[in-house]
Amino acid sequence: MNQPSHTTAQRLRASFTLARASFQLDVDLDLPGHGVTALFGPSGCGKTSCLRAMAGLERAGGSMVVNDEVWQDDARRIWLPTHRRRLGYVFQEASLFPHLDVRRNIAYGMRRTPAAERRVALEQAVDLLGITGMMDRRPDTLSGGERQRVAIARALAASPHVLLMDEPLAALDAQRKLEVLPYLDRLHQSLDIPIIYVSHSPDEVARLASHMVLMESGRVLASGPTETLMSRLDLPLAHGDTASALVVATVAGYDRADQLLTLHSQAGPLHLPTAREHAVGDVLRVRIMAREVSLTRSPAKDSSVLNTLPARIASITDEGPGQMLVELDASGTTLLARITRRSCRQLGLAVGEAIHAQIKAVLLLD
Ligand SMILES: Nc1ncnc2c1ncn2[C@@H]1O[C@H](COP(=O)(O)OP(=O)(O)OP(=O)(O)O)[C@@H](O)[C@H]1O
Repeated sequence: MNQPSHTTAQRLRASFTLARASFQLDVDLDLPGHGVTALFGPSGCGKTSCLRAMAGLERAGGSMVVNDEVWQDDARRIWLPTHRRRLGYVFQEASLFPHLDVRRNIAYGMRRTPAAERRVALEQAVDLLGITGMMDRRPDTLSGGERQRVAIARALAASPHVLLMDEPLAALDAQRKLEVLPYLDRLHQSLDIPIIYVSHSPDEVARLASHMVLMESGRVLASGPTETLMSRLDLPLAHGDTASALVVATVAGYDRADQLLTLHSQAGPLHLPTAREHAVGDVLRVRIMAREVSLTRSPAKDSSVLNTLPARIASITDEGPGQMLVELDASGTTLLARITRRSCRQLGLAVGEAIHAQIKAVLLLD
């Protein structure tokens, strides 16, 4: 599929204040007007409130500009009601019309959009979400994952200028999540519609979002490229069991006999087993969990670990019971390694030293 081209001018700007009895939303966002941006943070930090304010479902004070369309500007007394904002909104649970079949549910999404402004054909939405074979079925005969795919297709069929998604996978079990995720991947790869995606799952964010906004208590802690924020030690994502680094890499080759993919990254070559062949030159993102990285003074020649990268120790942090988090600079790429305090002492690790990172597992995000 072709990647859409973008101009740097495409931005999504939102500035909101909202006071509730025991909660204050105060955010100022300047986001890319393309790709997936995740709103991430703990329960109650204000992600949904922010999304609803963007949609005009919540009357927050401030402003909202999508590319060049002004949806809200209190200073100029502009406030478009939700039905005049060209947006699609996908809730945690699909809210489909139970008496209409899938075709009519999706067609309903198109009704409000004048024919001349339809950028997404019904067939395209249906195809992207893989629901061609379900068009005559009623929602109550579909699985949760299928219903959610129909809800996304319906939102897309209105040719929105922004797609707002509020934890669209939250109501699905792990298996259904895996079923829907590839469709979400395809969406932003083939449609030039910016997606704002609320989530509190680091796995989903790592997989889908190129940009992320980290929220805490109604405020923005940080906003920037996902790979930067994921491994920044002053932010919560770099800590805990899901601590990881995201690495952008290019496919260098695939060994069919061993089903092993070789990637080139700034940090060095990476090998990972996969059944799926990729074309040489394809750009992929991989995730390296801190718990899968161990450290060695000299690269072992008789180890089963395939990936060993030279790196320099950038910092060492105490990470709770008996554990240390070692931040590594691998030729400009940040990696994180979680090791025991004892190993850290026995190896005599110190900031600035050269070391080798042994990576047991590299997760392909596609
Ligand atoms: N309609 C409402 N009236 C009063 N308070 C509300 C309302 N909706 C949300 N809140 C409060 O506003 C704060 C932010 O809620 P919000 O739903 O935006 O958080 P969130 O980050 O989306 O949480 P979650 O991940 O649990 O969905 C919370 O303290 C919540 O209790």
